[in-house]
Amino acid sequence: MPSSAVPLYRIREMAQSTNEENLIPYQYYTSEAECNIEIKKSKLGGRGLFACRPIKQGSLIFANKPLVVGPRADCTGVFCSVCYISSDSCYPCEKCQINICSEECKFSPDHVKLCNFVIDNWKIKSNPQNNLDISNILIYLHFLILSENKKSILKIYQKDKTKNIQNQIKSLENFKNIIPPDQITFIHMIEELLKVNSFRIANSVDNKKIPLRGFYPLSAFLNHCCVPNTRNIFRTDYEMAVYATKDIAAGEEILTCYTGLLWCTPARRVQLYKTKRFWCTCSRCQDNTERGTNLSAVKCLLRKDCVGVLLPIQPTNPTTDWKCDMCHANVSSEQISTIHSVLGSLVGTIDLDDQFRLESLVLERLAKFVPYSNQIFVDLRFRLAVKLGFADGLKLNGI
Ligand SMILES: C[S@@+](CC[C@H](N)C(=O)[O-])C[C@H]1O[C@@H](n2cnc3c(N)ncnc32)[C@H](O)[C@@H]1O
Repeated sequence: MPSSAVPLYRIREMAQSTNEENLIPYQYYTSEAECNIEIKKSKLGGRGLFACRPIKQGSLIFANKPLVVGPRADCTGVFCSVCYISSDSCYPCEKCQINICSEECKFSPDHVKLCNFVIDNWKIKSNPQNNLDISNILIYLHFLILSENKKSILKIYQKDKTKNIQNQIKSLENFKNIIPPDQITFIHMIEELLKVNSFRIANSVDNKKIPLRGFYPLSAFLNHCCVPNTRNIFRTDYEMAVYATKDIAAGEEILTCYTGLLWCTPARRVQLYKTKRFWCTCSRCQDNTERGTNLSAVKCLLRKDCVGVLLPIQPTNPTTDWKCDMCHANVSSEQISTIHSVLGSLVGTIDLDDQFRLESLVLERLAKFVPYSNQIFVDLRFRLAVKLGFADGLKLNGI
């Protein structure tokens, strides 16, 4: 069995022997005898992780602890910077002004380190009235306090150089006067690194934590496929474990899915472009029925009696026409976008927390536009199943 955590020194060895131009394959040994995976050039883009021996379906391929964990870019609200519990009863530490939820979190080694760094390095006034909200840049702070050794590894990772990152940089404006310029430059570099390499950490349904992301030194080499051969599990200490979902042959690339697996092709492709800056061309993206699942199908409303569904003619072209599989009429991509926005607003009105009573009116309206195969219904069914699984008296494991 592979050992659970990937030791950082292994990644460091790789840092010394690889760069994007001159790549020397790096092999990660899960035990001294058994070579499990290696990092090589990938035909998908840059480098990727490859199996160097057959891997059985269901087995653990590797696990790695995050170098850094923190809130996702879109995270809002009040939360504890140590345990990440979202709670209005959090309060700013009187020294560094970073929110904590209890004395226990305040005196935890994590907070003490962060607090000392901020008060030693930043021109910060000990005054909670300043109301300085550090939550937006918390993840960067965690990178800033890494040891120089760990920081040196960061240079081997791919960065987003497209220069139109429009999230945290804005909030950095508020910190210009307190953070030294070289740290601001480092923060910008980390922003480019996180954009390409961070993973969303899945939250368990009943926990009260804010949405988190992590930078995983080995997972950061996983390339994407919409039909991946792995699945990820996040353990309570945020360790990311990668399991094979199929038998993987020696030499095959180990691939993960960066988006929701049940999202339809247009949704996945736009998300991949917006967040990871590439257009996916995998076999699922090129198949307009997505292997017969019809996840993106929209009902044909062109003729009253038509019971067909519309599917994109060329699914990898965002401006493609959509065609009915029964009456063969075409609809432009603009018309499909309009239908998608109507669907988006209808879905937005559904509240699964309302005692599981789905608004039947909304569902009826949705059903006018999309067949039950559409990702909207698939997602609703899935969310409902998960919710029911955690309802009192219905817990799957409580019977
Ligand atoms: C987490 S990194 C993966 C490792 C990266 N290939 C490297 O060399 O460091 C994500 C980046 O890899 C590239 N990538 C991943 N999957 C891809 C795919 N299926 N097609 C094209 N590029 C992909 C994209 O540039 C993406 O932003």
